This record gives sequence, structure tokens and C-alpha cells, in this order.
Amino acid sequence: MEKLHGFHRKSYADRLATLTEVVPLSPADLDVINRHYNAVSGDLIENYLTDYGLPEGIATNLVVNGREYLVPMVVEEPSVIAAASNGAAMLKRGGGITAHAESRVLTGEVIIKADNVLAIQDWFTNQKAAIMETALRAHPSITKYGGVQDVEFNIIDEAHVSLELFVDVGDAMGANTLNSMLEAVAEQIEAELGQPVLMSILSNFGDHNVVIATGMVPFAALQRGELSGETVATRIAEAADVANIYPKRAATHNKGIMNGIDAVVVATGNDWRAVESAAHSFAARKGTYKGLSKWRVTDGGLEGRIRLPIPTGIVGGATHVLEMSKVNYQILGIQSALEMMNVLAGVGLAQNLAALKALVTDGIQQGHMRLQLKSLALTAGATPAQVNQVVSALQRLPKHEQDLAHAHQLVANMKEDDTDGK
Ligand SMILES: CC(C)(COP(=O)([O-])OP(=O)([O-])OC[C@H]1O[C@@H](n2cnc3c(N)ncnc32)[C@H](O)[C@@H]1OP(=O)([O-])[O-])[C@@H](O)C(=O)NCCC(=O)NCCSC(=O)C[C@@](C)(O)CC(=O)[O-]
Ligand SMILES: NC(=O)C1=CN([C@@H]2O[C@H](COP(=O)(O)OP(=O)(O)OC[C@H]3O[C@@H](n4cnc5c(N)ncnc54)[C@H](OP(=O)(O)O)[C@@H]3O)[C@@H](O)[C@H]2O)C=CC1
Repeated sequence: MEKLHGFHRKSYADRLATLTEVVPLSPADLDVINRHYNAVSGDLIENYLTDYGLPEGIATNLVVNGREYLVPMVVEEPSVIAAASNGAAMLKRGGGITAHAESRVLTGEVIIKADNVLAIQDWFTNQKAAIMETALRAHPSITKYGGVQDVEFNIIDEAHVSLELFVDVGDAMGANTLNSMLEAVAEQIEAELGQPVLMSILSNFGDHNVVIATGMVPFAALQRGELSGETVATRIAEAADVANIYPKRAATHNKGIMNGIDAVVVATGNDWRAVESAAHSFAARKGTYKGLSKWRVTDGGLEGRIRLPIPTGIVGGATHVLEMSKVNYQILGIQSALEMMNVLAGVGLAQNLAALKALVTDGIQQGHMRLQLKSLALTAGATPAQVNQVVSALQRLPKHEQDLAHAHQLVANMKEDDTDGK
């Protein structure tokens, strides 16, 4: 595709024209691209084409630290928002969720290729204060929000060491801030030590950005059909125990938690890749990948606890560049990055509860597929006005026929009926 050489240097119009020369885009396709065009986004990313719309909904019933939130969630998957609202409603009946961030410190590394580990260690011991001063000078305004907390020396292997910087980045996610500091320290190391720096970059490991959320669910909120609340509670606790010892289950257990957390992270203009990386590396921090939550049956009901890093901010990055993100901060009404972490952990706990309850009672398909059928109808070409009619017709079919092929057939029949004026 020679035409794409220097694509990023072309004007928007030329980029679009080039694209249409190399891929088959219909006038309808071009109309979609045009309708979602937003000039602001063109300043956020490279080779900008258009905005990609994702659905946004509001989760309800979430009570964290005594305050009820309406939570904007951006997600394409049916039943995620229903589940978050459902789990939150059950936790609300137990008094709501209690959450607190253990710490909000972002860490980063200057990784050095060391030919003399001890010499670097000696230099570090004598220069620790100067290193922290170098970091601070690289971003002096950080003292308005937080500050350089510490720097540590780590031996990675016989040829590599790292200087690990610990920074309270205030209400920002802090990656850009920390990276500037790390690069300044790297220059100091090369100038004073003459040791080649391999790289300097923040760590997404997030072990100093951890939040805990807990909640109690009365047995009455868990009763399902013939199953008593205590039976359901016991099964949920058992499901969490399995996720704690069996990585193949833990992966899905944590995906269920991140269904909710990611949806809010995206809605608030945060870096969901950083959040995902932190959550899953934390889940594997002891050598085996484990579930991020625990549930246990107590006399008072089912007690749940989630503990994970959630590196987000309420300022910086795209948080107040994306127009719907700015609106979502109005809906959320949060005042700090700490509060954001508490709400996100609460959403994760609620999401997990709803998923586990569905899994150990009706099974996931009953609740999920009822909402998924709308997606099927839309995929089959139903208009918004036809969706409910197609869903009702699908629900009358045997479960194994509630599929896309039958949805297409139903939509085709409806179009024929409309044509025949029935
Ligand atoms: C789907 C439900 C909620 C039905 O659950 P239900 O008990 O039949 O719902 P309900 O009609 O009794 O309503 C209970 C509450 O759920 C909410 N709710 C109920 N329906 C709606 C709706 N249409 N729109 C919005 N909210 C809804 C709503 O908050 C409602 O309370 P209310 O506000 O009415 O007092 C339940 O079966 C559920 O929570 N299932 C879990 C679904 C889920 O986790 N979906 C994510 C996709 S599957 C996945 O990726 C995760 C997983 C499962 O793999 C994770 C894992 O393996 O651990
Ligand atoms: N691996 C990763 O995760 C990486 C992520 N990123 C990206 O980095 C971005 C996040 O980095 P971040 O440094 O937050 O981005 P920004 O530089 O956009 O935002 C931080 C700035 O916000 C200002 N600010 C205003 N109020 C506050 C406050 N209360 N607390 C703290 N800062 C405040 C400060 O500017 P001032 O000091 O001028 O007042 C601060 O420098 C994200 O977009 C992420 O995608 C980048 C590289 C790697």
C-alpha cells in the first residue's frame, strides 16, 4: 500500500480520499464516518478518521461510604449495567459498600544495564536525596498536589538494576508526570555514573495504588426460586474459593469484575489499558493468577471483599478533553481520585456479586441472553421500532433456536409483511 506512505502528513480530506482508494467504502460508510467526525478528537490521536461511538448507560443503587452514586458506564455488552445495578442493589440492602484506598502512589523505574552493581548501589546510597531533588525539579508543580515520596534501589539480575521512584501524583493518573521525572533521573545517572540507562518508564504494576471495598449482603437478598438465601450465599463463597485456586476460573471471575470497572474507566476518560494491566498483574503477584475478590458466609449474611490497584485520575489525560467524559464527571459528582478509586472498587464488587449469583443459581444465560436477544435483533437488521417484536418472537422459540439465523428470518418475515402492507 504505497499510497499510505506519509499518511500522517496528509490533510484530513486527503487521508479520507486515500482511504477510499485502498478500501471499498460505500457512500453509506462515508456518511457514518462523517456523522461521527469530531475535530477535538483529531488533536487527541494520530491519523484521526472519526469517533467510534460506544453505548453509555447508568448503573443505579450503588452506595459507597454512605453516599449513593449514579454511575456512567460505557460498554457494548448487554447485561453488564443490569448486573452492576443488581449487585449494587443487593449490597445496598446490607448497608452499602465501604471502600478505602490503602495508598495512591504511582511508581516507576529507571532500569540500568549495570557492569558494577555495587558501585551503583554505593552511589545510590549517597545520592538518594539528590535523586529525589532531580525528580522534583523535573515537575516542581507536583508539590501542589502530592510529591516525591521515596526512591529505592532494586537488583533485577546480575546485569540490571533499577531505581524505583515513588510519587504521590495527586488527583491525576500521573503517568506523564512520573515519566518526566524518571527521564530526568536517567540523565543524572548517565552523567554522574556513566552507566547506560536501558529505559525509564512508570510501572503499571500498581502495588502502591491499591483500594479495598467490602460489603455485606443479607441472606434475604440472595434467595432465588427454591434456593434459600443461605444456600445461594454458600455457593457464591464456594465460587470465589474456586477462583482463588484455579486460574482458568479466576480469569473469567476477574473479567466479570472488570466488566464494570472498565466501563466506568472508559466513561471517565481514563486509560483502561493501565487499569487492566494493573488489575491482572496484581492478581498474579503471588505467582499464581487468582480471583481479585473473596466472599464468605457469616452469621449476618454474605460478606464480600475486593482488593486491587486502580490507577485512575479525575484530571489530566483525556478526562476533561472528551466531551461526554466531562458530562460523566457531572453525573458521578466525585471530588478526588481517591473517591474515584472507592467507587470503581465498589462497582467491581457489585459486578462480581451479580455474576456469581447468576452463575450459581439460574446460570448466566437466563438473565444475560434475555438482554442479549436485543443485540441479536439489531444484528439481524431489526429497526429500533422492530426490536421488541423480534425479541418477543425469539423468546417464543425453543432456546436452541434463539440465535442469529432465526433472528434474520424473523426480520425478513417482518419486512415482507410490511411490503405486503399487512
Ligand atoms: C441480568 C440480571 C440483572 C437479571 O436479574 P434478575 O434478578 O432477574 O433481575 P430483577 O428483574 O429481579 O432486577 C433486579 C435488579 O437488577 C437490575 N436489573 C434487572 N434487569 C435490568 C435491566 N434490564 N436494566 C437495568 N437494570 C436491570 C435492577 O437494578 C433491578 O433492581 P431494581 O432497580 O429494579 O430495583 C441478573 O441475571 C444478573 O445480574 N446477571 C449477571 C449478568 C452479568 O454478569 N453480565 C455480564 C456478562 S457475562 C460476563 O461477562 C461475566 C461473567 C459471568 O462471565 C463473570 C464470571 O464468570 O464471574
Ligand atoms: N503506561 C502507562 O500507563 C502510560 C500512560 N500514559 C498516559 O498518561 C496520561 C496520564 O498521565 P498524567 O500525568 O495524569 O497526565 P497529564 O499530564 O495530562 O495530567 C497531569 C497534570 O494535571 C495537572 N493537574 C491539575 N490538577 C491536578 C491535581 N489535583 N493533581 C494532579 N495533577 C493535577 C498537573 O499539571 P500542572 O502540574 O501543570 O498543574 C499535572 O501535571 C494518560 O493519558 C495515560 O494514557 C502515558 C504513558 C504511559
